[in-house]
Amino acid sequence: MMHQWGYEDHNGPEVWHDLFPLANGDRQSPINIITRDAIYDPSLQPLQVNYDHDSAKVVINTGHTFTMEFDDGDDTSVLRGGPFIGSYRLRQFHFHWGSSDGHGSEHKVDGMDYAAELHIVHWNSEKFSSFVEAACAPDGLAVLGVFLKIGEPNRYIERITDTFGAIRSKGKQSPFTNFDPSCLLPASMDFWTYPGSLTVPPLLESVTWVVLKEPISISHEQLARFRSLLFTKDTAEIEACCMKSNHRPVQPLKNRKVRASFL
Ligand SMILES: CCCCCOc1ccc(S(N)(=O)=O)cc1
Ligand SMILES: [Zn+2]
Repeated sequence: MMHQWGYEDHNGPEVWHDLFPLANGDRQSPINIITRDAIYDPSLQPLQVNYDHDSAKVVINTGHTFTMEFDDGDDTSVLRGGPFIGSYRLRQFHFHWGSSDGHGSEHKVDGMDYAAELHIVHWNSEKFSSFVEAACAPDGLAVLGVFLKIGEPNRYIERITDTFGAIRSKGKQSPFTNFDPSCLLPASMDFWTYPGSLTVPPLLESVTWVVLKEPISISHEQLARFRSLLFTKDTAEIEACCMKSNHRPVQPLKNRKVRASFL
């Protein structure tokens, strides 16, 4: 039985079901988005993203990724529209990546991997009173997924990688203020949407996924810095290991349809 879940052979996605039976559930994420099977839905509204840079608070090395956390005490920073009824409050964003640039995204498009994937996490503040409560409900969470492809350096990601010196090892955190995550969104807000789950344990089936079609850029060097973070606390006796890869493989679509906001 695994001790603490992770991304290695002894504690990775292939054995998560030992401790987290939802791993074999009916609405697991990520998935491979087969574009010809996506159904154009004209009733989907345009996405409305209203974030306030003052909501940004702290960046944390969680030991599985690094997370930028926001003040979600009120509806200052929210996501509306798309498939959503009501407004979803911004909670945090984080990334997933691979051991090399050729793979690392969690969702795939027609079997194609991107180098990394950004997840901007929100919770339904009209129906629930906290993120944790919402995380247990089928319509509780909304995650905006953005693909990253290798190209020009991204000046906004530079602001994030500049904090890495202070959060090298698991549990470290550092102030991260004055940041509006809309700067990480591509020009087009065309998206696919489907009912899914958290892509890490506890794998709760509470996420309405909205995956943007257009990727943003990150440079090879910037992505290499992501892998320099450590999964472990920096104590001498534990051989500190680099955060090389933290993406879950795609899961069975089962009885789900993917809808597209565009023709
Ligand atoms: C009940 C506590 C859950 C804490 C973990 O929260 C998460 C975990 C994963 C994702 S992800 N990769 O699916 O965007 C979003 C939020
Ligand atoms: Zn994620």
